[in-house]
Amino acid sequence: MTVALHPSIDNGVKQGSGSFAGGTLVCKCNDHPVKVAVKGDVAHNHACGCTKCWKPQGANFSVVAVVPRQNVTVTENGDKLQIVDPSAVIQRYACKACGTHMYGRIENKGHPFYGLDFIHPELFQEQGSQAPQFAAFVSSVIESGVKPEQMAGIRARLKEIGLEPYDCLSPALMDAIATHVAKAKAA
Ligand SMILES: N[C@@H](CCC(=O)N[C@@H](CS)C(=O)NCC(=O)O)C(=O)O
Ligand SMILES: [Zn+2]
Ligand SMILES: [Zn+2]
Repeated sequence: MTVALHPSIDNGVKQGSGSFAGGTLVCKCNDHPVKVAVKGDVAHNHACGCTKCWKPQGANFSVVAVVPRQNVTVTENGDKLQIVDPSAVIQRYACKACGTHMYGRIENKGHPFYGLDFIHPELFQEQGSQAPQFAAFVSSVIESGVKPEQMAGIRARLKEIGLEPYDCLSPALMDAIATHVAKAKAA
C-alpha cells in the first residue's frame, strides 16, 4: 500500500493551468464558511511536513504556497478567524468552528518572507493554481507520529510523484533566505 501524503497529491500531482487568475479560499464549514479572496496565482507551492502547517484529516503533509499579502482579502465571515499561535513567526488565521487555516501572515518586517502570505491552494473553489514543486520539512512528520522506519517509503513516494524531498526548504528558498540575511548583516 502506498503511503498517504495528502489527498490533493496522492493520485499524482496535477499541473496548474499556468494562467490562474486567482480565486476564493473556502473553509470546511457548511454554515457561514469563511471566504478569502486571492488575486493571481500562487508561488512556491509545496508539501510541508512540519507540525505547524494545517493538514486535512488523515494527511501527513500540508500543501502550502505563498501569495503577496496585498493580494489576500477576507471577504466573508472573518469574525470566525483567530490566530492559532500569536508567538509563531507565521501567524496562522484559522476558522474557530472547523479549524481550517485560511492564511498565514508574517508581521516581522525583517523576515526574509515578509510581504508573503501562506495559503492552502486545495481550499480554492477554482481549479488551475500552480502545482506543488517540492516537499519541505519532510523529517518533521516524525514529530506528528510517523515512525522513522516509514521515512524511506515516504521519501520514495514523494520522489515518485515528482516532489523532491528536503528536510528544510528547497535549495532555492534556503539560498533566498541566506541572501537576505547576508544583505541585512552587511547593511
Ligand atoms: N520541526 C518543526 C519545524 C517547524 C518549522 O520550522 N516550520 C517552518 C515551515 S512552515 C516554518 O517556517 N515555521 C515558521 C512558523 O511556523 O511560524 C515542526 O515540525 O514543528
Ligand atoms: Zn470553518
Ligand atoms: Zn510548515
